[in-house]
Amino acid sequence: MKQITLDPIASVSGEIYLPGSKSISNRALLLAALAEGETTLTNLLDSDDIRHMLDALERLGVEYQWRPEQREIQVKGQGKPLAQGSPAKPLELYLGNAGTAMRPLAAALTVGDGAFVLTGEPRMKERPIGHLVEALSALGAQIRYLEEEGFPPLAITAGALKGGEVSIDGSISSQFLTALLMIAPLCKNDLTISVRGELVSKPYIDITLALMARFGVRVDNQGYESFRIQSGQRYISPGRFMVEGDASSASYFLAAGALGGGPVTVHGVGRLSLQGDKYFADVLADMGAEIQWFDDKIVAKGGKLVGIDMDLNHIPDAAMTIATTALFAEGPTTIRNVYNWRVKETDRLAAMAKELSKVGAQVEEGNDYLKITPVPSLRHAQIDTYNDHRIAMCFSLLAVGGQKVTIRDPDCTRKTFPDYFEKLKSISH
Ligand SMILES: O=C(O)C1=C[C@@H](OP(=O)(O)O)[C@@H](O)[C@H](O)C1
Ligand SMILES: C=C(OP(=O)(O)O)C(=O)O
Repeated sequence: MKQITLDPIASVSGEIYLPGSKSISNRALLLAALAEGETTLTNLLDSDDIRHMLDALERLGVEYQWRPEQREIQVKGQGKPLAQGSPAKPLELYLGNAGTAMRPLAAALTVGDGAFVLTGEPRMKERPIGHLVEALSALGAQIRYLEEEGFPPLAITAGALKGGEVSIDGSISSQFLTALLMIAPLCKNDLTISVRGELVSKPYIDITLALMARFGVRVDNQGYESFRIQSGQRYISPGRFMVEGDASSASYFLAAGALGGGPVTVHGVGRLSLQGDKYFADVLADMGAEIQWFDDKIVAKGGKLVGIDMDLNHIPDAAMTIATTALFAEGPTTIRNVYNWRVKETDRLAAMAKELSKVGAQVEEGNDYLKITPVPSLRHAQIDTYNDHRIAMCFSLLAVGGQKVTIRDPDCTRKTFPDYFEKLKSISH
């Protein structure tokens, strides 16, 4: 297996133009496919997760013209639910390990005509989907588990969803509520969704509501507890829509600016961004980095970093970047309320604890937290990445902090950021 060794990087500064947001790219693609009219999406991300969504849409009969070099796509909206396949010959869609394709498509394909099998890579078959299937089934969806109860692959026979009242468990993934919200206008009657349990990853729901609004659908909500969607609303193309830069991807460069002197400017996310992961910059500021906010860019400079003890449930992806940044701060850092790290690309709590220990840090792995106590001198280690793009990217920060590091299977960043290591090199001096 390929690996990459990064020598200590003396200083880091420069400009990064971020690739498009994964969360926004995949939501916008699905809504553009369902909408009336043609949509041009600019700054679309080109990565595995987006290709899985695009391949699925193509096989579902959605027409589009994609120019990846220009990061632009024209999607011909169907103005109706997606339909293909038949109960005798279901259409099988392979969605890799893309949660933002699997969960929304599982919901979208329950409405209309056709029959489908949704599957993915082995890890996808270990990532829960039961809370979503439960809620959809209560609305009349026909979904069967083909292997393990509660997990993909799923067999779906499309039909009608009745609407009315439904509740959904929000304690494992916000993507289930996102999926339900996006198909709500396709129900026969008005739909009221109430959320059971403490909803995780709340800012992702804000992205969903903002995107639905851009495509003409209004949701009346009371906080994150209850959502009401009037039936008869239709998705209408906004014409042109620019995907903002990926705020989770920004976290590595902002941390690099904090650790490597800076200034590092990330272009494409800022004060006006829809993504909650922009708040990573505030966490970095709490650790002592110098952060400057602009409407569509953020600048990070180094400072003396200190450890923090924080609930980072609202930024689960960027929180991984804090775990490696913490190695270069004074005093321990505790990242709290991240139980659902365990059901993402890998069991991220176990994996981060193991790999951080390998470089010499003192680590405590709780059921839903990680406590990292830095040591005066770290050591060179071969980091296993468990097919998890974020492990590869966040451990690259060791080199920025001055510690040589070897990262196995660096190409796993293709899930969201295929040219991550080249971009990091471009600001390393
Ligand atoms: O809705 C989204 O776009 C996402 C929601 C989050 O997942 P959970 O809600 O499962 O925490 C996040 O980790 C994921 O990368 C993208
Ligand atoms: C959890 C992640 O991905 P997914 O969209 O597959 O849930 C992630 O990108 O960190």
